[in-house]
Amino acid sequence: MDLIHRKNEIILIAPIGAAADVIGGSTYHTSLGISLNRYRRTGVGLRVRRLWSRKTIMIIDEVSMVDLSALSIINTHCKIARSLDRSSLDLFGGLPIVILMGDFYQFPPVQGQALWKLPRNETDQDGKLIWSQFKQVIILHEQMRQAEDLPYRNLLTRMRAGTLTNDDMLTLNLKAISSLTNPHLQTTTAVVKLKTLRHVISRFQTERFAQAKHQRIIIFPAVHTRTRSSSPTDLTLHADDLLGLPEQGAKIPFPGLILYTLSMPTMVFWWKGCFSNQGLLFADGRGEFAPGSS
Ligand SMILES: Nc1ncnc2c1ncn2[C@@H]1O[C@H](COP(=O)(O)OP(=O)(O)OP(=O)(O)O)[C@@H](O)[C@H]1O
Repeated sequence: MDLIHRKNEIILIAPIGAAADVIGGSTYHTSLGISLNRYRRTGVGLRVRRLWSRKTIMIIDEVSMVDLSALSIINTHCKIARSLDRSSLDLFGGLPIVILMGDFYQFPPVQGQALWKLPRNETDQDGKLIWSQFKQVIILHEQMRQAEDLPYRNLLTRMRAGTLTNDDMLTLNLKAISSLTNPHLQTTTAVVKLKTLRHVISRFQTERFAQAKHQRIIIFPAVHTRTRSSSPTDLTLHADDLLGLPEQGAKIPFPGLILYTLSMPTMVFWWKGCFSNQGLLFADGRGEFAPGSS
């Protein structure tokens, strides 16, 4: 599209920020001015109308994470953004080309029904109707990412199909890590499923790093403003007590802690104008070294 000078006509969208970042696009919430509280009716602002005025191609990536209702809401907002009457039967505001990309073996929607599931309400139903209009399908069969590691590629293919063998299990178990203190793991990236484990590893690695450099660790307690807990959030802070509490993600009624030591390797996330330090060895974002003075 760049070669034919039509790059400005494409809009790249993904259901979550991390996926949008990979393709250099934005979430559908951002690009269409959709409220996170999806059922709250919001108009489409001037910024969104301007953004959409010259678009002719919409590409939505990681479509396995788009739920039925979301597809309906995207459709409605495209109509508004492109100044089409809401009752118009033209899909997505009459955009000539809409491409959905993704893999239904990967993550399902965070909430709501996946596109292939049964609708649960009227908005889902509308989403289902829209989904059924996508009739031209291209299925890619060749796995290119691990093309140079055939045994691994074959293992992943069996894993995807749910047909792992005992040998596969043995191979995977041989890769399991039993101790974080192993020196050759010091510079590796850890991918973990739960935030709680990430915090344990981050704290452990920060302490190890600080000890090796004979440095102090400075602890920043954060004010928890987004907790869903009904418990009070303005507890008096005692860093020693907080250090003894396990991290429990969004469920905690008390502030989280950020451990900092000079020059520690870290990942910095830029997110709508603010950043958060996710600690050592986190599996996403860009690698940096924490600045500051001793
Ligand atoms: N035809 C190809 N020839 C060589 N390498 C390719 C080809 N297609 C993709 N790749 C490589 O395979 C890797 C994965 O490609 P890509 O990110 O496009 O896949 P994807 O299916 O979108 O991945 P994901 O499932 O993470 O969204 C990339 O490193 C890419 O460069």
